[in-house]
Amino acid sequence: MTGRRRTDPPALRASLTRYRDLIDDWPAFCEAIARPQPTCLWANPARITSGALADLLAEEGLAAEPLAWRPDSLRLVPGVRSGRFWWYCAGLAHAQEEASQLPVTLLSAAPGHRVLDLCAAPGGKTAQIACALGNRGTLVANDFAAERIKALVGNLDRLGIVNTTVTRVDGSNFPAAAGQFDRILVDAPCSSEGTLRRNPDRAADLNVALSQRLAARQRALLRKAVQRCRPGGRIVYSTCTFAPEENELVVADILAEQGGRLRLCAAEVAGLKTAPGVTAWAGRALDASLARCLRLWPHHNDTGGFFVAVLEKDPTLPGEPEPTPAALTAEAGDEAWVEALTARYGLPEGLWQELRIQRQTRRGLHLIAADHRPPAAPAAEGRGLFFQRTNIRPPKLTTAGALLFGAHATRHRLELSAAQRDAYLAREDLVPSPRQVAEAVPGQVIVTHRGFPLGLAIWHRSGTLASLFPSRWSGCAGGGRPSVEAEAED
Ligand SMILES: C[S@@+](CC[C@H](N)C(=O)[O-])C[C@H]1O[C@@H](n2cnc3c(N)ncnc32)[C@H](O)[C@@H]1O
Repeated sequence: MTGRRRTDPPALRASLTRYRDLIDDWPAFCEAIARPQPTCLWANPARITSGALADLLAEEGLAAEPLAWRPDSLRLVPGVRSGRFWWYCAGLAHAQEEASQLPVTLLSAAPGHRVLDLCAAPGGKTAQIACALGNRGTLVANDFAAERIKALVGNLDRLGIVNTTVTRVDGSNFPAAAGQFDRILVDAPCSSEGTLRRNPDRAADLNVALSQRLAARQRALLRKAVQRCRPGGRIVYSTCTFAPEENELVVADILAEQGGRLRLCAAEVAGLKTAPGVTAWAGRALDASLARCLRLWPHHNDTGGFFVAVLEKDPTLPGEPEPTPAALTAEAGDEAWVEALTARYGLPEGLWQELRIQRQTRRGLHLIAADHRPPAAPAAEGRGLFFQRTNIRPPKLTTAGALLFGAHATRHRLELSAAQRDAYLAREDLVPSPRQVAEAVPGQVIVTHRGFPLGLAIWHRSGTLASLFPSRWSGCAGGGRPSVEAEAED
């Protein structure tokens, strides 16, 4: 259980009573929002299957059930702090609330699509989209909050995402120079009522005026998404709130503005109990088609609350010309780094085939999917994955680079015991076994646990093995020791 104070159930109910007539079973709803929510994870398809992940979790005493509607995702008991487990640090999984996994499912992004995630941080849905694209092609992840972008980049690095360019602009002004996209996700900033099971103290901040203020920003973001969507393309608008002011009313306003150029599609997910969008609210009657929106009430599937609208742009409209692509130039000599890495770690040559390297900062090199074609504007905060520090002596793979390549390494690779793994993630010196000492070669080494890379360590000539696990590695700073005591992560 969490140590956090929980708003008492009557106060929680009171903050939501205005929705009473929208909900089929008010007592069941009230009971659901007052209890902690199951933890949910998805397996990183580039690294492990959900079945193998479930087996790994079971060995650590964590029972995990696949979701009926999304078998690559697993449901665990409430309160699992996934970020403190080694398999999370190794990028085998990402913790994402079950309801939060819906928008990307309905976006139907597929390899070949050019995709924009307009409000992307901290990146759970960006990573889901990147995986749906097979970690290839072009995904632009935008957000305007610098701190949240750091968390986004941390998540993408941990999961090994190389097909994403990150931008930081006001999404409601996302520039036309970026061109049009086949899929756009608008996971809008909202009053977050659907997360009350995880953040019950938010109840005190909720009111209609807040929803109305947010609705203006939400309309502006969705309006811009419509402009940036290719004819025939799809936009998913989602929020984690119940307020119709932020949901159906926003969608209805944008549909009315577009006058037939935009179509609301039925949002359906097999295996999940959902409710239709509302068609009347606060004295305003909406078009009956608004029922095609999807509402997820917490008591129906024991999740948080969510709203999703799926919109398609008229395919007969004229499209815009292709945007000017960003110039992704590699610096002369950078190939030598790749050769050196390949030689040191005994990596297969073919590993680099669908990737290209690029120097974006003086610190080192990024890896990008070879077919990634980001636009020149808006300016990128970063593209792909920062894999090699070159401005230090000796140069070194980053942790993200070690996670990406480590499984293919045939040299300078060291398997750690469970105790060594925990020390490594806690950034303590490791106690090597006599066999490890006998085989040690001084210098950097990729460390693994059960064959899964964790990062880099260094063998000193004295025979000691030091952890190079970074202190600010997103979500993993707590070390590798299991903990089931607090709320799940986003
Ligand atoms: C619901 S959160 C997005 C969560 C994210 N999609 C995920 O799955 O991790 C909304 C995000 O919108 C961002 N945001 C708010 N207003 C924005 C704007 N005008 N332009 C771009 N991003 C904005 C916030 O910083 C926040 O990160």
